[in-house]
Amino acid sequence: MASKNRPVKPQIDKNHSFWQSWLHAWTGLKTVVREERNMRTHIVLGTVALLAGWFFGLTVNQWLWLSLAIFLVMLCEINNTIAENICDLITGPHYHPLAKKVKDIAAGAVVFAAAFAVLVGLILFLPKFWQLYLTWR
Ligand SMILES: Nc1ncnc2c1ncn2[C@@H]1O[C@H](COP(=O)(O)OP(=O)(O)OP(=O)(O)O)[C@@H](O)[C@H]1O
Repeated sequence: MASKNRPVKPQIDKNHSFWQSWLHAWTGLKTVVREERNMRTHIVLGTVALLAGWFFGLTVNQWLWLSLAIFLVMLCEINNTIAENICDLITGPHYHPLAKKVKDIAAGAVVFAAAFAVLVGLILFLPKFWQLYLTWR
């Protein structure tokens, strides 16, 4: 019988099943949410956008654009976190111009995706809010 106190051997070989791969991927996603404040902000803003989409009754096409915008921002934030961690792994607490370059570019990708999301949000929701304003006026 396995002892509860037996130390778990850290895994460095390949995953042995689809379930194990999925579990590690899920752990990775939870790590990004736990450690990155910006990711939590994206989740809150994404949820607000989804609620607005539900309120205004978006069409299927509009839902696809909104989902694409939200997922792109989150994907870039995940990549940004990967870049930060790899840089930190290599440089430790030391300054390196290449680490700065990599981190700044990865952060730039997030800003780029966020600008796309704002554009999509404006195109989708500005006319809806305008319509709402006209009916309530
Ligand atoms: N080792 C390093 N060498 C050079 N510059 C660095 C280094 N570490 C961080 N920087 C600079 O500091 C900034 C912040 O780095 P940090 O790793 O703390 O990212 P962060 O605050 O989590 O960023 P973000 O807001 O994009 O998630 C980087 O964009 C980079 O300009």
